Amino acid sequence: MASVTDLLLPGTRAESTADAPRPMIVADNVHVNYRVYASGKRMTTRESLTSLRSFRGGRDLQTVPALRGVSFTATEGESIGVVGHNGSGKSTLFRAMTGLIPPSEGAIYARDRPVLLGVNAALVPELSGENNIRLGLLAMGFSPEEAAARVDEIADFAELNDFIYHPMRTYSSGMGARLKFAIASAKAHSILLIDEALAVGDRRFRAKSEKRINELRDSAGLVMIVSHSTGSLKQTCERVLWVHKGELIADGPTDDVIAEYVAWTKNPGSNAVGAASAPKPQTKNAPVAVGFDPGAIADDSPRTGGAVGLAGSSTADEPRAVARRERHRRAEQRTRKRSVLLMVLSGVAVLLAVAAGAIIGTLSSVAAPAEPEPSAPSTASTPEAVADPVIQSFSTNVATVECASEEAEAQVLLSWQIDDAESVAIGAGDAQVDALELPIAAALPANLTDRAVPFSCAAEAVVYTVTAENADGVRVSASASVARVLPVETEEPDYEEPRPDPRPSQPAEPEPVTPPAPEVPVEPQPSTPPTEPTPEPTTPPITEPPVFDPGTGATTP
Ligand SMILES: Nc1ncnc2c1ncn2[C@@H]1O[C@H](COP(=O)(O)OP(=O)(O)OP(=O)(O)O)[C@@H](O)[C@H]1O
Repeated sequence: MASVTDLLLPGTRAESTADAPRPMIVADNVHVNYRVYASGKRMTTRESLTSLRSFRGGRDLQTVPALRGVSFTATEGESIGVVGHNGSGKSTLFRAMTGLIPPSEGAIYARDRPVLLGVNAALVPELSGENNIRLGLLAMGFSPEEAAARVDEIADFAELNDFIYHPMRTYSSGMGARLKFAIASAKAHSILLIDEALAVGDRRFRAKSEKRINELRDSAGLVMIVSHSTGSLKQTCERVLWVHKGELIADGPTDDVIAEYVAWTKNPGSNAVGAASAPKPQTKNAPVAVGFDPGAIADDSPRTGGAVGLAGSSTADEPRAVARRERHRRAEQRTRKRSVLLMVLSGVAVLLAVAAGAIIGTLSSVAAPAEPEPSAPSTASTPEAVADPVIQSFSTNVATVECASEEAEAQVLLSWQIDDAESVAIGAGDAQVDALELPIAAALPANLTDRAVPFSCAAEAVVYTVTAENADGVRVSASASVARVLPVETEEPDYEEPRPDPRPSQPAEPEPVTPPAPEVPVEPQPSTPPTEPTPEPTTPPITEPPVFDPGTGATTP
């Protein structure tokens, strides 16, 4: 038992050198049996006592021989019609050729995978029409990108409008058939099997699908059509197979076989259902026995006559068949050339991409030194993080300095507490913010906490700045200001004879003593504006009152 799926024609490997028609599909004594549980047939009393069927409620497994030893060879360029009454086995033959049903006996050989329009579409009712299109195209060998690119076109052909987004189980049978046809006819096939059941939908859609079928047929290597319309078969086929009760009883030129078939249908017999029980029709076009030997084709031996036995080969040389054969071969050559070109282009593109990548990599490694990987730090070579320096306090011992004159020089004691510093510097200026830039005392030891610095009385105020720096070069600064106090210059007042004051003399109020300004620790501000020195309050001279001596009567000033 063999099926078409694993028995492609061996001749596909060897190119035919001659113009002789190549076999596209060979059916060699094909038998197909369906096994069904049947019930309802009345049993006799004896049967009901003895048969196992009675234990299964009257159901019995029965074998239906749908095909019985069908043999034929179809060649490149042919268009073959298949006729027969209802239930004769036409659809079963097509299903067997596509591999949907394995033959119980015999074998089917095919040069390419036969495609049955409309029936073999593996669609899922729960999916939307759109997703079924993708699925169907993928099953037919399209790449995901190709399938995505064709979805809209196929949906348009099916004319399902917004229903294309609905689950397929909600479609009417006509809508489903349209979708199946639109999917299956989206690709040109080498061996195309068309069931007349495809002629679905309204008149307009049927005309459209027939046009599409004609296009597909023109590009196919072999077309086989099942139809009850003898008129359309006469228009499209050069050869017709007549299947009767699972047997191939006629195989020959269209006009001859159809004439015999039509004559028989006019008087098929007395029984109903397509006269299935009528006697076997007599025909002059009995098929030639095939007796197919695959090795004969593999060895490229002559294909006409002999072991292969091309039934109906007389029709294969008709002008229409020859023209279609030529078209098919040219299409095959174009496809082959296109595949080779695609492969070459893909290879070149890959090589270019690799070369470009290598050049870019080389250039970038030359242009920029390799940076250390941030994700793989070396604990041995990376220094530990250094803490930023902190100035806890910075202050002066006085807020003001009493200067005898502007030329005088004095000293101020600066004190600080600094953590995490590697170097400390002291600077002085009107508005200094970074002592390391202009130090008066630089690179002081980190453990030093105070230092006497000069104070120039030439300035009204001096801003002292301390700056601390750590090993990473992080700097912080703080400042404190000291103001100058100069002696007050008083002018000599013109002396006037004081007049005696009749009032008793009052002792002068003692001058309040101003406590010295407390030392305020200076916040680490960038700069503090100098404060104006407060002038010392001047005390007027105290004049003694004249004293009267009563003994002498004189007054002593
Ligand atoms: N799935 C099945 N299970 C059991 N028997 C089947 C099955 N399909 C078909 N048959 C039987 O096989 C025989 C051939 O049927 P088939 O459908 O191939 O005939 P057909 O020529 O295509 O008929 P029609 O012209 O009505 O489509 C019939 O007797 C039918 O009852």
